[in-house]
Parts: sequence; structure tokens; C-alpha cells
Amino acid sequence: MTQQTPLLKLEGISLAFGGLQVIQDLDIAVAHGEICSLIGPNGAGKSSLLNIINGIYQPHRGKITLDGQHLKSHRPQLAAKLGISRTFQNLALFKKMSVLDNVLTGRTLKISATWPEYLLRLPRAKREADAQRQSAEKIIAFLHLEPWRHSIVSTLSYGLQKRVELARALAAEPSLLLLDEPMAGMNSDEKQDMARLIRDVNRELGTTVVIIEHDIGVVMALSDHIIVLDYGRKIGDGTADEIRQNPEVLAAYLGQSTVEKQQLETRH
Ligand SMILES: Nc1ncnc2c1ncn2[C@@H]1O[C@H](COP(=O)(O)OP(=O)(O)OP(=O)(O)O)[C@@H](O)[C@H]1O
Repeated sequence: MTQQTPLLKLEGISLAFGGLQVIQDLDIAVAHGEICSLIGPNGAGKSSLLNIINGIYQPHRGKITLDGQHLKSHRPQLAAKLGISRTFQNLALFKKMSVLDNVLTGRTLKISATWPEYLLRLPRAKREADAQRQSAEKIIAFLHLEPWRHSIVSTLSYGLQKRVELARALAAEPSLLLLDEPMAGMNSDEKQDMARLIRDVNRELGTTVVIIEHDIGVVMALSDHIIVLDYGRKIGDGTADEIRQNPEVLAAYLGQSTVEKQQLETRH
């Protein structure tokens, strides 16, 4: 596929729960190598959309294409195999395990030696275990987590735990990384650190990122492309400047806090 082919394309996607229409006839395209933010008021359907992209929810209508390949029956296992990795709104780590062991769990799909080979410590399993560990250590270094690599996750600050979650998602070497509010609950310094790391991941590893974030200042500074949802409909799609001038987007944010709306209008 050429670089002009979007990495991810959704066409005519609709999802409902009972009578509640959560996503309505949505078309979006995410280009290779971009940071694309999904924003919108609470309940707009942002997390549901990530759940569709990584196969947790099956849309009732519509077509999903990844790098030109139509995904007819999309499931989380397939998404992982195709290089889609994600983090969740609430931390989903093995809290009693070390940072290194948590990151290693992100490499499960990269294991090819069998359990008997591991149990018998056969050479192929040993070589593979060494390689897995080296890859995990590389990600830990990339995200500046070395001082805590042997720390038990539950002893770390919330900001560091979110970083471990990012490390675990990256350990799978995804081409598409889905981040569901990676900065929620962080203080301003932690948010800045996380934003910098996401930019480094995007630029240095070449990972395409789709991120849900409520902090409009961070979104405006970080995104190449912004998609705005409201009641499951797309009401904005463009660069930060285009979104800032979109009357429908501004109107949707009128119901939000004044601070959020001002940030949307004034951030550069
Ligand atoms: N599994 C489900 N069953 C029923 N309703 C659901 C389910 N998942 C999501 N919803 C509903 O779909 C709507 C959209 O929810 P979603 O979490 O996708 O919104 P969101 O934009 O991510 O919101 P927030 O910013 O508050 O996280 C909400 O009304 C929610 O209650």
C-alpha cells in the first residue's frame, strides 16, 4: 500500500446499544504516521469508537479498513495481530508484578517457542526469552523507566503507572497505538511529560497514534489531525486551526466548562 492509503479507514460505521445510537454513520480516515485526537463532550462515543477500532465492539453497519485491508470480522485478537495496541481509561496493569514483567506481558504475541520448550529450557526458548527481555528493556529505556524496572507497579505514582501502561502497549511494536485518556488524573508536569513521550513515540518509532484526550490545550499542541464527535456524529475533522474555527464544534463545547471552550478558541 502507498503512504497515501490511510492506515485506518472507517466508512459508514454505526453502533447502537438497545435504543441508544452511540455512533452514527461515521466516516473517518487516519493517515500513516499522524497523531490523531478524538475529542468531544462526555458520552460523545469516543471510547466506543476505540472499542470498534480494536475489535471489542462490533459495529452494526459499516466497513473498517486497515492499511487497505478490509477487516470483515474484527476481534481484539486479530487487531493485536495486525499491529493495533491500546491503553485503557482506567489503569489495567498487573499491580503486584514488576515494571519489567508488565512490559513483557505486552510481548505475548511475539512468542513462538512452545511451553514445553520453555519448561525444558531448550535453546530456542532461552534465546527467545533473552530477545524478549532485550526488547522490553529497550522500551523501558525509551520511556525513561529504567530506575523503576524492578519496582512493583503498585508502589509507583499514578503518572508512572500510566507510563508503564504505555510501555506495555508499545512492547507489542504496534503500527497503530490507541490511547484512551492517557493523561487523565495527572498533574500538569506529568501531562507535559506524557505529551512529550507520545510525541517521541510518534516521531522516533513512527507509530501512528489515535488519542482520546479532554485537555484541549494538550490536544491542540499535540495533534496533526483532530476529529470531533458529538452524540456519535462527526461534527469536525481537520487541523487544530480548522477545528478552532468550526462553529458546530464551538457550539458543542458551549455546554462544557467555560475554561474548556476558551482553550479551544485561543490555544495556538
Ligand atoms: N457497553 C455498553 N452498553 C451500553 N451503553 C454503552 C456501552 N458502552 C458505551 N455506552 C454508552 O454509549 C455512550 C457513549 O459512551 P462512550 O464511553 O463511548 O463516550 P465517551 O465519549 O468516551 O465519553 P467520556 O468522555 O465520558 O469517556 C454513552 O451514553 C454510554 O453510556
